[in-house]
Amino acid sequence: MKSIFQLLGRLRARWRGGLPLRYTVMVAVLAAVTAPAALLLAIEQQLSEKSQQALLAQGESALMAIGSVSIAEPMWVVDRVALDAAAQRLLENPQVVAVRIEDGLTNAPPVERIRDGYARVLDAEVAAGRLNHQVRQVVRSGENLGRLVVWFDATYGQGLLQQRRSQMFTLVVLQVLVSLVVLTPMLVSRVLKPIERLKAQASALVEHSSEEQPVFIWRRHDELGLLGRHLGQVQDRLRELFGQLGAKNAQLEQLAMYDHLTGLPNRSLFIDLVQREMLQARRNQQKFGVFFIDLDRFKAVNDSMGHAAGDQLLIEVARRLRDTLREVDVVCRQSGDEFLVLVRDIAHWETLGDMADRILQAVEAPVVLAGGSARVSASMGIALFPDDAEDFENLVKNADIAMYQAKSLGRARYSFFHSELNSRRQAHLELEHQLGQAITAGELVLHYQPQVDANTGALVGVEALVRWQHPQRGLLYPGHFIGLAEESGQIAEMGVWTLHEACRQKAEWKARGLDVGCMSVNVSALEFRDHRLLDSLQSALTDNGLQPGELEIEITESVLMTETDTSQRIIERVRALGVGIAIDDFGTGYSSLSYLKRLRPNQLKIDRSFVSDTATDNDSRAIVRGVVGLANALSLNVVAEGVETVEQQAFLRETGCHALQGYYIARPMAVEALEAWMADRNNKETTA
Ligand SMILES: Nc1nc2c(ncn2[C@@H]2O[C@@H]3COP(=O)(O)O[C@H]4[C@@H](O)[C@H](n5cnc6c(=O)[nH]c(N)nc65)O[C@@H]4COP(=O)(O)O[C@H]3[C@H]2O)c(=O)[nH]1
Repeated sequence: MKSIFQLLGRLRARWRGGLPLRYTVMVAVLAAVTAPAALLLAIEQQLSEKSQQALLAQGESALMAIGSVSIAEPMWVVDRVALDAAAQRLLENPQVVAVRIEDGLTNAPPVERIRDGYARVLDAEVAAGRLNHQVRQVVRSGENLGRLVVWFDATYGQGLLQQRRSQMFTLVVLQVLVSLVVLTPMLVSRVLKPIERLKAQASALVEHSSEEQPVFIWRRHDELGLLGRHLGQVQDRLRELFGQLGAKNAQLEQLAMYDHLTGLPNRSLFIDLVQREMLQARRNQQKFGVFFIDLDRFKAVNDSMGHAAGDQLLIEVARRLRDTLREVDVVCRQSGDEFLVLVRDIAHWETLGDMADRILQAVEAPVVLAGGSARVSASMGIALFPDDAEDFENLVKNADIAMYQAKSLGRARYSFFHSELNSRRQAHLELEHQLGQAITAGELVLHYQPQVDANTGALVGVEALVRWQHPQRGLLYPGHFIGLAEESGQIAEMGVWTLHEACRQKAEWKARGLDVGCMSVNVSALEFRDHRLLDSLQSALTDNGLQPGELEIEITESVLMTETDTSQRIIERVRALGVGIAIDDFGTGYSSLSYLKRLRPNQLKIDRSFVSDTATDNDSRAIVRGVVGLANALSLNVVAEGVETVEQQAFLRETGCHALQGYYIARPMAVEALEAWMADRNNKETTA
C-alpha cells in the first residue's frame, strides 16, 4: 500500500514536472477521441432508454388492441379452436409471456397460453415487477364479450437496451481505435518527430562544442519548419561565434601563458611546470635545477640603442637559450631581462655547470641589431631541488640570490646557491633602499680630480666624481652603487644632483677667484638619452651663471657610438648650450672613425688600461700614439686617464697628449683638499 502511494506520489511529481511531449500528445489524442465517444455513449443510453420504454409501452397497447379485436369474432361464435390459435399467435410475440382469454358470456373455462417456466410464478413475477400484465375488454357491436389478459416481460426492454449498449460500445471502441490508428501516425510524423528534431537541434545548440555539429535541413513550410530553419540560422551564427571565440581563447591562452615578445612560457606557466616537476621529482626521488639568468648591461643597450633594439636583443637571447637547452628543459622569460630555466632530470652537478657554461657562451656572442651590433653577457644563479628549497618561491629566490652572487663576482658567470648568500642579497637590497634616501639625506658628495696640461702642469680642469658618505659604512666609491643606481633607475635623480652640485661648486670657486678650469661631469647612458638632460644642463648653467666652455660632460664611447644619429642630435644640442663633450674610456669600445668625425666631441679620454700598460706593452703604446694622432688630425683635445707614474707622464708628454689625469698628479679630492692642493701648487710655483 505504501509503495502504491509512493508510486502515485512520483507520478504526481512527474506530472507536475511535465510529461514528455509525446506522452502528453498521446494522452491528449486519447482523451480527445475517447471523451466525446464516452459522452455520446452516455447520452445515447439515456435517450434510448426513454424512447425504448415508450416504444415498448406503445407496442404492448397495440398488441392488446389488435389481440382484443382478433379474438372478438371467435368469442362471439364461441370458436375455442380459433381462440386458442389467437392466444398462440399472441404468445409468439417475444414480449408476451402469458395470454388468458376469459369468456364473459358463457361459463366456459378461459383459454390460457403460458410460456414455459412461467406457469406457476406469474403472480409472483408480477409482484416482483419482472412482469406487466394488461387487461383489455373484448367488445363487439357494443356488447362486452369477455377479457383479454396478457402478461408482458418487463425486462424485455432492458435486454434490448443491453444489446444496443454493447453494439454502441463496440462501435465507439472501433471509432476510437480507427481514430487512433489514423491520428497517431499523423501526429507522430507531423508533430512529434519534428518536435524531436527541434529538440535534438536545440540540444546541439546547448551542448555546442568545437566538434563537428550535426546539420539539420528543414524542407517543411509550416511553423515547425520555420522554427527549425531559424534554429539552423542560430546554429550557424553560433558556430561562427564559437569559431571566433575559440580563436580568441587560443589568443588569450597564448597571452596568459606565454611572453608576447619572445614567445617563451611566462612566469605563470613556468610556476605550473615547476610544481608538476616537483611532484614527479619527489615521486621518483630525482633532482632538478632552476637557473635564474639576468643579462648584464642590458639596461645600457636598451637605454643607448633604444627599446626596439632592446626588444630585438631579448628575442635573440631567448632564441639562443632555447637552442642551447635540451628539449625537456623549459626556459621562461620572467620579466625584463630576466629568464628562468627549469633543467629537468639532472644526474650530476657537473651537468648543470656544463649547461650553464653553454648558456653563458651563447649569450655572449655578439648580436646584430638594427642600430649596430651589441654584446651582452649573463649572470646566472643556480638552485637545486630539493637540496636548496622544496617550494617554487624559495627555489627561485635562492637562484636569484646566487645570481646576485655571480654579479658581484664580476658578472658573466654563474654561481650555485649557498645559504650564506642570503645575507649578502639582503645587504644588497638594503643598500638599494638606502640609496633612494641618500640624495635627500644629503649623503652624496662630490670629489674632484684635477686634469693638468701635459707640458706646463697647469690646472686645466677637474672631473667631478660622486661618493656616498654612508652613515654606517663610511665613504663608498661609485663601484659600490652606480651599477645599483642604474639598475634601479635612481641614476637619473643622482645625475641631476651631481650636475647641479658640480656647477654650484664651480660657480662658488669662480666667485672666490679660484680657477679650476673646465668642470667635467660623468653622464651615464640612461641620463644621456633622457630628454630631461638638456633642461638639466640649461638650468645648471643659468642657475649658477656659468659661461660656455666652463662645463663638460663625459660620455663613454659605447654610449656615443650606438644610435649615432640620435647621439649626434643630442651632442649638437648640448654643444649649442656651450657645454663640451668628452668621450670617456676611449679605445675600450668599437670606435668608428667616421662616426667620430660626425659627432665631433671636444675631447677624447684615453682609457686607464692603455696608459697603465704603456711601460710594458708595445701595443698599448701604439694605441696611445694612434689615439693622440687621430685626435690631432681631427683637432680634438686628448686627456690621458690613470697616469700613475713619472714614466707614463713622460711617455704621454712625448706622444703629444694634451692633458693628464691620474694619481701621479692627484687623487680625486674633497673640496677642501682640492683647495689645499691648489694652494700648495701655487705656493711651490711662487717659491720656484
Ligand atoms: N687606478 C687608478 N684609478 C684612477 C686613477 N686616476 C683616476 N682614477 C679613477 O678612475 C675613475 C675615473 O673616472 P671614470 O673613468 O669616469 O669612471 C667613473 C665613472 O664612470 C663613474 N662615476 C663616478 N662619478 C660619477 C657620477 O657622478 N656620475 C656617473 N654617471 N658616473 C660616475 O664611476 C667610475 C669610477 O669612479 P671612481 O671610483 O671615482 O674612479 C675614478 C678615479 O678615482 C689612477 O691613476 N689610477
